[in-house]
Amino acid sequence: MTIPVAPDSSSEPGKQPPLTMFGPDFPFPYDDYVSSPAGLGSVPDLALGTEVAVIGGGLSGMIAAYELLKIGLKPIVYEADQIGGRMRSVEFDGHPGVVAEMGAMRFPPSSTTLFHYLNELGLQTEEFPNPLAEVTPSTVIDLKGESHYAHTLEDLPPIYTEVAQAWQRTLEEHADLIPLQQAIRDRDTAEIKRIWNDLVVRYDDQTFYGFLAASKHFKSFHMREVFGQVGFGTGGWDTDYPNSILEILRVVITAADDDHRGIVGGSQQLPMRLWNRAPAQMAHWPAGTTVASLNDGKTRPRVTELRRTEPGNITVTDSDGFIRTYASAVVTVQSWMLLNNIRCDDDLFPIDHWTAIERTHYMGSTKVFVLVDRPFWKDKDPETGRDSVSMTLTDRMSRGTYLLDQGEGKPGLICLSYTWSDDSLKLLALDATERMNIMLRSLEEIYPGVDFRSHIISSPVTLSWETERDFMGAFKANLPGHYRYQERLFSHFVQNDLEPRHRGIFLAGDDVSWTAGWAEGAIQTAINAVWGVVNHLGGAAPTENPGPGDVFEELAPIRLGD
Ligand SMILES: Cc1cc2nc3c(=O)[nH]c(=O)nc-3n(C[C@H](O)[C@H](O)[C@H](O)COP(=O)(O)OP(=O)(O)OC[C@H]3O[C@@H](n4cnc5c(N)ncnc54)[C@H](O)[C@@H]3O)c2cc1C
Repeated sequence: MTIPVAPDSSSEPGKQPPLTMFGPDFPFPYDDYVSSPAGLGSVPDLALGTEVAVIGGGLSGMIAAYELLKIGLKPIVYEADQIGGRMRSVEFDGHPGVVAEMGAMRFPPSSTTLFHYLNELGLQTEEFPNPLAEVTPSTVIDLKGESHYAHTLEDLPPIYTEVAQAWQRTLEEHADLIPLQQAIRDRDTAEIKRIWNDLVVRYDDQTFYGFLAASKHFKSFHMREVFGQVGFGTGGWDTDYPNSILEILRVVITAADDDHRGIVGGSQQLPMRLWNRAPAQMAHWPAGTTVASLNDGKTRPRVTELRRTEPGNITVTDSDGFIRTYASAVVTVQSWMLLNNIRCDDDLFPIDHWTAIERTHYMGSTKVFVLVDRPFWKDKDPETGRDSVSMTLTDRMSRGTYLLDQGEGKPGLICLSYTWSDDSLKLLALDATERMNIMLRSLEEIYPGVDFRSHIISSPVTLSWETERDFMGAFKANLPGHYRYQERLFSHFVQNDLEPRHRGIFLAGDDVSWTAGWAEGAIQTAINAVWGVVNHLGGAAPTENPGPGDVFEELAPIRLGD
């Protein structure tokens, strides 16, 4: 449900600078940095062409590889599964062009660094049919056996508006929402840090649920239940209730849950294009060079071992038994991979970083898709004149059902169910058909006259990220008390204070990001890693375009004491 969050709702459109994912923990302008004609940096001539291991070919790895290529380095990409990682778009057999987004599927325009790359690589976006979004023909909220049909929030019973207002007031009164968003719009880093650092100190120990329950606006248990169901943007936020409230505040204040857009043709195209596309300008390499061409057209397989070797190198072994040694490496795999799938030297990271890696906490997530003969959901019920099926949020097993119109004369795509955490766990032991049947049962209860099964033309497609060997979770979600771990992992790219034996390896990706579960954060950490590699190899960012490490002291995330 797209509930307006002030000051968007109160400001005159066009008068205010936009809300972007600028900070708040580290308010560095990644969007400006990557779009500057001065480039991200350069390395000494002697270092040009140096091989850098990029471990993981998801979005973060591909951004890092693409930018290292531009700088004149040679990224060698290792990927255990497929390029794209959690930007995975799955085609249906016999229906080319229709893709089910198993991972990332909707992107807020406030992800301005992501949108820079989408533009650079020529990808189009379109409005995503979220609950109550303008592009969504209709929405049904089904709670405790009662269904409500709506186009806007006002069509729903008053309790939903009351919940929306309670959330707004809670944010304003307990999280300084309005001044903080204004400071983000204005890119007033001192003001952002003043407000946000205080929130970090106040709320690092607090869960999302605890934050709500402590607000007088949510004193009613029923209000908390309804809010958990419909959320503040995309629904189903009660599965986030045990997580740190800081995780939620970051999303809300940067409009990460607003005005989502999908990538036309599928999200996976972005990492694929980063792999295949020759940058217009690059140092050292001849025109037409791509990350793919530097890797002879294919990624190296799964990394099985990472070791330190003299003098200060990182030696990588892969599942083909191939051993290669690099002066620097960027590691974008999910943190748990470093504990189980990849044998690692203790010396790769300081002990406190290992603790942070061990403490990483993931949300699980399952999606179930089916292809139907046509977008029959737009058929009107002859009695009520309503759409026969709507985008649906429910407390039944399916939780969130999305209707993805592929256009007239084409099959329709239904994401029968998108679930997180416990709701995903409930499905883990079940196969695709069983999952589909459970979701259809939910929907048949909500829409008794609709024969869903008669429209299905393809076997269901499903994925649970927590059972995937190369992921073991959908995305990180910090628990209360995890801020210190997060601060350590994010800041790791600035290595001046590390012992030499710990330098040269850079963590990046969703796990290291402040906004896990959002592609923007995975990209921002890749940019940090690129800065780290360049610096490690004796290079620097241009003086007119300082990088994240150059301004680190000034903008660094607050460090909490014992
Ligand atoms: C269900 C789901 C929904 C999401 N929805 C959204 C959304 O709507 N909007 C949004 O902005 N973001 C969303 N995200 C988050 C977004 O997908 C991620 O932030 C982003 O894709 C992470 O990229 P990454 O490169 O950091 O990690 P990954 O994509 O996980 O890449 C890491 C890569 O490392 C590989 N790997 C693992 N082990 C090894 C090994 N031993 N050797 C070599 N390679 C290895 C993996 O195969 C993987 O390809 C979603 C994520 C999920 C799971």
